[in-house]
Amino acid sequence: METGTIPVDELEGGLDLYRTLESGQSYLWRRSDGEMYGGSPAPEAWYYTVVDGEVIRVRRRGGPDGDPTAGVAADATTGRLEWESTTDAEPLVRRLLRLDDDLEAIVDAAPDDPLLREAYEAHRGMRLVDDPAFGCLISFICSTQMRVSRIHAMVSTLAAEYGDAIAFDGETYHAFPTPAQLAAATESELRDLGLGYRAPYVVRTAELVADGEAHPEEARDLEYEAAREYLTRFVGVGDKVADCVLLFSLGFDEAVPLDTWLKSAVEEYYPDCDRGSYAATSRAIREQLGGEYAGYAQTYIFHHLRTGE
Ligand SMILES: Nc1nc2[nH]c(O)nc2c(=O)[nH]1
Repeated sequence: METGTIPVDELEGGLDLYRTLESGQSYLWRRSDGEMYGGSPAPEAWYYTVVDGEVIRVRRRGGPDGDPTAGVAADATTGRLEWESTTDAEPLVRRLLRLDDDLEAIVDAAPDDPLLREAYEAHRGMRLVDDPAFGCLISFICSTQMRVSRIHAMVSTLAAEYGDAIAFDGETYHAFPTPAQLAAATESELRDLGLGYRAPYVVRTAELVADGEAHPEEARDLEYEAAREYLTRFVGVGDKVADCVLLFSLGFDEAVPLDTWLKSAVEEYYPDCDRGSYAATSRAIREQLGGEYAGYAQTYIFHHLRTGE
């Protein structure tokens, strides 16, 4: 087993691991106590994921006073991030949790907007994730009209049923299925697993990727709106799902998914940004929320309004 520690005070803007992994932006991590999305942090629990066949576990520990659990929920700037893995995972941990983003600078440069300031202040240390693109795409196809806890359960079930099993430290972990593994599933199997009308979308999209007809990674080099358009070729992907995939797995920090919470924010706080269509409203709200890092702003506002914290 490889292990390591990253001091949180070396990360610009700190790290709130709980909010980063339980705010609904990633469905590819799981918590070792099985209580994810229950609404409270677990200081001793590990979060784990499998990427490129490697198991990665992380947890945040240690406050300023020597108590190993102190500061975990309340203070995003102290303690350390511990990781354990089948490989030397520090570069992967840094990439998946975007630990090298200068969060302090992003927050400082945000527009002086009351809702955004309130959200940034309430959830200090929440970072964007950088998930593998195929798992992110399927997760957000599953996300339509679903609560975050249900989406997470569906994605976990897909991994347990179709993904590779990997032994690590006496436990069995499951990778998210490859496109070929998911394309081999049948619609009725996926319906039986609770995916409902999303079942054919998942199978068709997996087939497109497995057959080499398209891959979400191909959007990476396109200009933002062209990238969003590209992703809508996958079955079950509209503009909102495409924006989530661009933001949480393909590095488009300007993407602002217009979900129910953002639409209610537009209605209440930014009525001038309502331009009728998704594309035009999206452009206006992107400007309103600071352009380059508007996706960070979306993530904070989404979490702030969804949880009421
Ligand atoms: N920040 C966001 N997280 C999400 N999770 C989910 O299922 N939808 C969203 C979203 O629109 N924004």
